[in-house]
Amino acid sequence: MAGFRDIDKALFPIKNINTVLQLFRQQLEDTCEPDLALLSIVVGIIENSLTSRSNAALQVYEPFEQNSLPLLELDAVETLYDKFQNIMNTAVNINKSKSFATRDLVKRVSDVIWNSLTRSYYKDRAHLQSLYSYLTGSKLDCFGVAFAVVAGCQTLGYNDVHLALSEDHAWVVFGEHGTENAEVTWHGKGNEDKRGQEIGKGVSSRSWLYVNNKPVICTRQMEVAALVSAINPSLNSTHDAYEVSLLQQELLWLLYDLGHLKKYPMAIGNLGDLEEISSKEGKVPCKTLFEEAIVSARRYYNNQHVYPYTYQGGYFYRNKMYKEAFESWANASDVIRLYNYSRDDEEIYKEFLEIANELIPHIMKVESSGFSANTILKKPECFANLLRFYDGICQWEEGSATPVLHIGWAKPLVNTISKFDADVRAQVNIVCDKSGEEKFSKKNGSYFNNNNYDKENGSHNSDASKSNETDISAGNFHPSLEALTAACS
Ligand SMILES: CC1(C)CN=C(N2CCN(c3ncnc4sc(C(F)(F)C(F)(F)F)cc34)CC2)S1
Repeated sequence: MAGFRDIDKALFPIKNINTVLQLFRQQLEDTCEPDLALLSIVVGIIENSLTSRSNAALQVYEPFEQNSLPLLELDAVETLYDKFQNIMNTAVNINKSKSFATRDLVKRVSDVIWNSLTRSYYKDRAHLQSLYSYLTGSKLDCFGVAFAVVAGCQTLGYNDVHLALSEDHAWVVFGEHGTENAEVTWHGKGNEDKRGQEIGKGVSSRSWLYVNNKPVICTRQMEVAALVSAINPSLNSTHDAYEVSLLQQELLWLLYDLGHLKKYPMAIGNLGDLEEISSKEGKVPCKTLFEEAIVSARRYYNNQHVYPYTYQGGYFYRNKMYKEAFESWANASDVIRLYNYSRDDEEIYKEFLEIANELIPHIMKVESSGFSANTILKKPECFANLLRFYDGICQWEEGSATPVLHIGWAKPLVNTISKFDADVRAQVNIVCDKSGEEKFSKKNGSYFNNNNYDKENGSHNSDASKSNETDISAGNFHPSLEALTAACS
């Protein structure tokens, strides 16, 4: 059974980051499962004391002691911990007869959280993810509601209820075999919540939002990784609270070293972002972390996740490694091409829009400024990866109820493609196999998009081998891309 044990209470009052690490270590390493409510309350108090503008300047704590924190007293935590227990036990008066949760139980816990939230507030505000926010301000963001439901079920003794995470939504799984699932929170703006319902079986199941039914299914330890990932160090739009950011990085390393991030690509990516800013001595470099996140998504989630490639592409872009960035973004595009675009997919749409209409045009401007000796504009593999990137977006649109591309995409696209000279473009040979899938290759090598996947009947056609090749002029590009490339030839 989880819980706030004497050995945990003995660590209080907490004065520095190392003691918070010790609390997490004790909770994570002992046989019993970590107590989600306790850990969420602790990091929530610390985050809010260091980021709320009100008392930020008045912090009284020894600035000279190693990684010191504002004094965290035991009774501050105990009061909130007991309050959460009471809310759950009184509102959900269960005869703890059943050892596994039911849909009715999960819905009732979700209702308790839902009905106790403030009527209306700005849902996207920072610092609304923890039980501290729920218990002191009755406010939670959409992740926070899902997390609170799982923490509530743990408090009630149901250790079969777990957090399920896509790249932009959270829900829960439960039952004897963990095969039941239910919506417990809202998603996006202006959408009716589907709380209590099973996860979309209809068209929404082919949308990126549900990652083709390959979500991250959390263990208790991975739920701790989710609450740590959700720590938000931002003080304001330009600055982070240093101690909060350092605490998040140290906690992610603790979870990484204990092996709890192996099946959690986004948490590995978050650690990579923090390491890029300030790397910790003796740890794997951030470049390796971004690669590990991709390997994890390929191994455990059938390469259906986009963010591991955009974490890596963002890293290459910030470090002016433009050839590598194009490859990462083309790989991201190879993932999205499998999906149908639905109105719930705005987040990933904005991600691709920013890459296509901000980041790539910026790279083109810099590279054609004439001062880059080793310019990517002379590299056929860069042109090939760019075409693969754009083609994936075109294919994403194909068969979707909602269009993706509009004239705003065309200008930067044509502008970008036309920056590559004809002799460079001529070195890219588009080969199309029987299924009409495009593969981009250069003369003496070949770039095959890594999934011969027919979106419609969901099959992988067998032969990725060299079949009847044609060149770019006869390439079976997506019509809109063909028109655009014709415009440039
Ligand atoms: C390459 C990027 C643009 C950089 N940051 C990215 N993040 C930041 C961290 N992030 C995450 N990092 C860890 N875990 C989760 S669970 C989750 C979610 F499913 F959407 C939820 F729960 F609804 F909020 C999001 C998310 C979302 C993706 S993607």
